[in-house]
Amino acid sequence: MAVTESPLIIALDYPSLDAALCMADQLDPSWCRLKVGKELFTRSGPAVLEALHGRGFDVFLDLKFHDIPNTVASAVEAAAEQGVWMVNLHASGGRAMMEAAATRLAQQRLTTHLIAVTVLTSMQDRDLVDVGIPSSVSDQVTRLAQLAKQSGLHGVVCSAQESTQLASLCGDEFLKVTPGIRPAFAAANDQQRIMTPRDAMQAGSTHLVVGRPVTQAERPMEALKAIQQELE
Ligand SMILES: O=c1ccn([C@@H]2O[C@H](COP(=O)(O)O)[C@@H](O)[C@H]2O)c(=O)[nH]1
Repeated sequence: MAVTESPLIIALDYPSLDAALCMADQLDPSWCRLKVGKELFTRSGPAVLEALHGRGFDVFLDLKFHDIPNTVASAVEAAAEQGVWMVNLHASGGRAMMEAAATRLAQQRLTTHLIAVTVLTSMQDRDLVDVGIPSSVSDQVTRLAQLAKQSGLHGVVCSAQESTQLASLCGDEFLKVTPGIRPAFAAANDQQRIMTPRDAMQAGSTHLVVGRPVTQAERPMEALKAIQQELE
């Protein structure tokens, strides 16, 4: 059973286990889930997962796997065996890679949510041109989300700006996990495709990933409460 019904996922982007746990200890697992990304996991390893699970949090392991199908399937299985609530890969790794990962979880009867990153929220149309993709961000997100759904994934990481479009194409049940969430009081930082928490939920996002607006706020708990109040 889910620990929380809140759509909020707080990104613990920290350079050490101690710093991450210091923030986690200010938060409440009935209010939010937590996300562990590349920096924290590379520094702390699986110990961070154990520590956060021990504190009662659901954890999204955001390592964005992208490799040959067997390697990604094995990595996803390893994550799921450690009890994470959600794990992800890059949809641009293709159909065979996504199918292999989804099939492996099903074969092992692992219930971790498997989602695919479409186009990073730090990117705009011109960034796709730079990497040789002649589509708009919107078209590319749509293409990759549909491919992820056909491949048996539970949802995608996208910008909230694409949530309405994906809800109509992939359905309300298909997870739309959206970083680039910026309350009115917060700076955009390196995010390009942003939306406020309330607008993101109204657009059809199922989960909101929030990092710096909470973790770098002078009073993180107050920032989190302000976002929750906006959602209510
Ligand atoms: O497209 C993506 C995919 C992942 N992220 C991650 O989400 C958080 C956002 O943090 P903020 O501080 O709120 O910007 C961060 O961990 C990213 O790695 C993303 O932003 N966009």
